[in-house]
Amino acid sequence: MKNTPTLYDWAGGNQVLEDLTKLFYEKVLADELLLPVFRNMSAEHTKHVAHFIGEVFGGPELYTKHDEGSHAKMVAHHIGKLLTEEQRQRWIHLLLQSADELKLADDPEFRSALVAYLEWGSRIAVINSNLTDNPLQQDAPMPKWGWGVPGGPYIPEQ
Ligand code: HEM
Repeated sequence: MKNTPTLYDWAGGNQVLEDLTKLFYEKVLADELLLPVFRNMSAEHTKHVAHFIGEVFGGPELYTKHDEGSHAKMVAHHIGKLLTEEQRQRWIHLLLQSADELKLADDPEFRSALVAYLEWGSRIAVINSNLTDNPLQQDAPMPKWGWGVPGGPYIPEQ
């Protein structure tokens, strides 16, 4: 596809991602399985996660420049949290439920890329949560995610 949009642009940009994480963490704080894990999160947490995902999806460097974050700093937040597989599955479920409620792009291609990224990132979060030391160097690059096998969004035949 010529001029394939980034996942960030196809999702609708930063405001859509901030709306998504805002609704998502409202659900998280109302969830008895996830509340104990997130009850002390910072006031900026929801925006930081939106900015992180946006940057991974090819958007502006809001997490690394605006929030002074990095991949290593993000990983550090998970170290020692002892997350369970049950919590990970609930986390994904609530995020996808939020995406549906906010009517995020729901073409098979976009949702395939979104789910693939969330599966990958959340499984790494659980692995890291069982470590006592951060496995990443401070200058480790941010992950970058793309469309995968479909190669771009759904475009109906003319
Ligand atoms: C793709 C998957 C994930 C991404 C991109 C992600 C991203 C992030 C980011 C950017 C932060 C730092 C926020 C800040 O700077 O304030 C963070 C913190 C955190 N994340 Fe994740 N995360 C993921 C998966 C998970 C999962 C599956 C869980 C739990 C089930 C989890 C639990 C936490 C916790 C407990 C914190 C620290 C909250 C606090 O400040 O008290 N994360 N995450």
